[in-house]
Amino acid sequence: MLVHQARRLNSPCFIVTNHDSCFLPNFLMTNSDGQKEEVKFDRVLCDVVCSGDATLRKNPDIWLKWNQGQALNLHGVQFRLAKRGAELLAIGGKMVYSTCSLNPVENEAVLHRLIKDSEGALEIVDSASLVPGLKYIPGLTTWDLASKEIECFKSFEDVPEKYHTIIRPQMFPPSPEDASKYNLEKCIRILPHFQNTGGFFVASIVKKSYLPWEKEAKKQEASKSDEQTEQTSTESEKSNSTEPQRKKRRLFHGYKEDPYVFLTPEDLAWSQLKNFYKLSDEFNPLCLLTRSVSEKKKNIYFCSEQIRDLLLCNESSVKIINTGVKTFVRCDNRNMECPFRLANEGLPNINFMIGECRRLNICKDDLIILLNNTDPTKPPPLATLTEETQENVKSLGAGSCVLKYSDDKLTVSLVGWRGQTSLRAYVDTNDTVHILRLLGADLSKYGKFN
Ligand SMILES: C[S@@+](CC[C@H](N)C(=O)[O-])C[C@H]1O[C@@H](n2cnc3c(N)ncnc32)[C@H](O)[C@@H]1O
Repeated sequence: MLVHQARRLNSPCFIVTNHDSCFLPNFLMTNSDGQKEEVKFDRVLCDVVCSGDATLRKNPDIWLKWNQGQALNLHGVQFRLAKRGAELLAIGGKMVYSTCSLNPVENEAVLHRLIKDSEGALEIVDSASLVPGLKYIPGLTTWDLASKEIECFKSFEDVPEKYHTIIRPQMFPPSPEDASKYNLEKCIRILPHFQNTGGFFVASIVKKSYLPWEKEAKKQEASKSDEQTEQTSTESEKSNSTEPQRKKRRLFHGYKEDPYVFLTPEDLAWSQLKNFYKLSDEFNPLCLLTRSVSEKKKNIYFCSEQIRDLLLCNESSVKIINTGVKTFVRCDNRNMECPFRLANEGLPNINFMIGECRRLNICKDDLIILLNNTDPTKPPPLATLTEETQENVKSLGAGSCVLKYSDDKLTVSLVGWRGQTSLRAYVDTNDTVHILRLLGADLSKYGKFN
């Protein structure tokens, strides 16, 4: 789902991983000194698994299955997710913890425990002021615990022993005299009837210093390296210093992802691309990758230099599901000097590095003709386009190209194909309708979009 949704961003700075996030591995990257260093994140969104009881209005089934035991069971995993999120956060960074539950056991109790364990390293900060006009109530500073059978308890001392494994002392609220230390009232509770939405719980947390156990790990690391007079510890040992404790498990059990294979400047595919599209020297061929080891590359993806580094540094420890934006697609059947056409989704990232020889400026009338062509077997003949375009197209060799239209308000660049006697644009229906609408063109043939 995330791969599908993230694809719409067409961002070369994005990776999707698949892990139990309670044990998300540390990520390494190469720093400016060429050393591998642990990555810390400026922002973490911990939208955790929850009972979903605040979504009752849209999910009425929840009403039939709901019981207080769910929150008690979820608290542990929610805490571990938030804790791991906080560990991955950079100092000065911000983490948002959210659920679509209104049960304090899944919300304030998790945060109270986290903030308490952090010994001042983490702080809940106001974020409601960032959304002017938002209707909400502040987070709770006190709550009762209840068993699955809705027996209520004010403190752990009241909890019968039979519930001791399920109702834990850490789930109880802070004492009234300690409550102000935790800023729990800065959490945001959105009730469904306030804005006619689902209910939601959100809290913003800032990391002010290392967490106590991170400090401890750093201390141990320092004393370890002091002891090592000659040989410094290996990079992998270093990187695991604050790694969550868990038995080593096989990382890639079951389905194995296709490998990520980066192009090299010596690759035939790179010289074909570089020569055909007259790619500028700014284009780093090392940022191009395929998902197959075989010689015949199908799709070529583009990623940022940092993502490339991240991928190469973490190949063996992080299960990376997806990265890179499809940028070139094999189109062998045409007898071309370059067997790759441009892919629309990748164009914005590399457009500025494509040479003039693969570009064609077109006018509004021609753009409308190209967009209205829906039969790929019958691309618009050149003769149907304006004389100016017919003239300009003469200097453009056959094959994949960038079509550019520009007026005072709108500039669009699209992937096109210059055939011997025709010209076509590769645009999906959503984009076609969008651009036609921006151009003020007739949309009547796209009935359902009107
Ligand atoms: C509230 S949803 C997140 C929704 C997401 N933010 C979105 O907007 O689509 C929580 C997700 O966490 C996943 N999940 C549950 N336990 C997890 C774990 N231990 N590690 C990682 N993900 C987990 C669930 O499968 C679910 O997809």
